[in-house]
Amino acid sequence: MLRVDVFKQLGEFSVDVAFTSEGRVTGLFGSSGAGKTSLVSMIAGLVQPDRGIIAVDSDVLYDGSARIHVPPHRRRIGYVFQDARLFPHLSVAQNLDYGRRMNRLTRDPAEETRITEMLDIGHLLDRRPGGLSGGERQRVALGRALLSQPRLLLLDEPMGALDEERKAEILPYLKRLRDAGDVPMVFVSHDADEMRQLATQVVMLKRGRVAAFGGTEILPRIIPAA
Ligand SMILES: Nc1ncnc2c1ncn2[C@@H]1O[C@H](COP(=O)(O)OP(=O)(O)OP(=O)(O)O)[C@@H](O)[C@H]1O
Repeated sequence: MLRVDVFKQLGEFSVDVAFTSEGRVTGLFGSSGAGKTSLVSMIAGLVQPDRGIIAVDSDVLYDGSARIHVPPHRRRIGYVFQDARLFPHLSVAQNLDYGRRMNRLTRDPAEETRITEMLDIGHLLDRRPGGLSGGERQRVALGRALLSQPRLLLLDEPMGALDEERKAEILPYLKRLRDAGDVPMVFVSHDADEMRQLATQVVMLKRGRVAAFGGTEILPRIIPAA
């Protein structure tokens, strides 16, 4: 369960958003400037709301009135950005291990194997990020986030920088991850088709407000020209 009820003034723009999602993949959908990244930054703890509550299951990450603001590195939240942000000087295997080391978790070879198999990146372990395709890089970024054992995974336009062919290298894996159901995800996109394929609950944002909340049926449909 993800509960978000926050207000934040950002210059002339404000985010005033409340929803509770039980979905495996909560989609944040809206056009450019709707406030998606601002909201994700608050869930991650990178931006502090002016007031409100953010909770994952029974764990409160932010509560303005109780003065609770868990710092980002203590939230156990995995974050995958539009660009994979892998360390170029480290191998794929070292990149994958980074989240675990940062969180001082003990190695779990069975889990490493499960995740590299799920994401189909086992054959890339000795390579450097520079030699990978965009879709492969995003799979490694996903693996790195998952191996830090997050309780929530934030995916901010993970396919935003990829062309159609490269998107096909990541979308099936995101679906696989959703269907495995190990970790709830927040998926940000301005693409209704992507959202329809992945989200189980949709928060439609407009100008920093919730314009609609529900299943994927609330997403706009592109009606083909006759
Ligand atoms: N620190 C800030 N100060 C002032 N305005 C801000 C700040 N952060 C964000 N904004 C404004 O808030 C609005 C929402 O931005 P945000 O990046 O959250 O939207 P978005 O839906 O993620 O858009 P995009 O899809 O283009 O990334 C924008 O108009 C942006 O300029």
